[in-house]
Amino acid sequence: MSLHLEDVTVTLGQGDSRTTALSGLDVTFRPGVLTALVGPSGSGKSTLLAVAGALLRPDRGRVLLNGTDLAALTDGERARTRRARIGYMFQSGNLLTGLTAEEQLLAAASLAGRRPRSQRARIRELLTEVGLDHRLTHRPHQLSGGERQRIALARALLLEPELLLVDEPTAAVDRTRAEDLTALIARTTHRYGAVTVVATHDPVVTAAADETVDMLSPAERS
Ligand SMILES: Nc1ncnc2c1ncn2[C@@H]1O[C@H](COP(=O)(O)OP(=O)(O)OP(=O)(O)O)[C@@H](O)[C@H]1O
Repeated sequence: MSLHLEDVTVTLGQGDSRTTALSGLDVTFRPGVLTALVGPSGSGKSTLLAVAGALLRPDRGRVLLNGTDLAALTDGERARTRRARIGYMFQSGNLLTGLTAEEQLLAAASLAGRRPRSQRARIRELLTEVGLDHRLTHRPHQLSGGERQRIALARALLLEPELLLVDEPTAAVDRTRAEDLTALIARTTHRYGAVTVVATHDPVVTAAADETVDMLSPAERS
């Protein structure tokens, strides 16, 4: 498994707000490697994660996930690829309203075609690893931003994705928790050989990363 972006250009917005978020980007991410994606605000880190995660189609270029060009797939194929192969932990958490922390993971297991009952022990273990064993029955609106994000991480790790995309995992937590979460992401990456890309401004994350990719600021690009 590898992720290779080839000459990727993405423009966002319309009219006056039209912005080139990525311009002719070439980069490769390898399996079993935790890569920290760093660079100034606005340098396109979140955009790269969206393109790599088949959530956004580039204007130009190829996004090769183990040789398959995500940019060339139909919408249905992209959705299937996202469900089966890609794990996300984004700042919003993207949790389902109304479901408890434990149910969020059970639903993900079920969507991925696993028998939820067989996953229960693993789900408890993961929620404990992200420090949420005391929040199993809480629903998203009863959780802090950092807690919601950690549920999203546990949910992503449950499915052992080939590609793990993480946006600012430590932005809403204290330093000790940041170190624990980063260690968990690193352990998972190494254990399952995932391609892991973490957009971050946090030195705790860059210190634990195996590699760093530096994104250029808009001024440096032009
Ligand atoms: N919907 C949009 N319309 C127009 N421009 C956008 C849109 N979303 C993002 N941008 C612009 O695209 C560029 C890249 O944004 P992106 O969010 O990928 O940067 P980032 O490196 O993740 O920033 P940060 O570190 O602040 O999260 C920025 O200049 C941003 O202002």
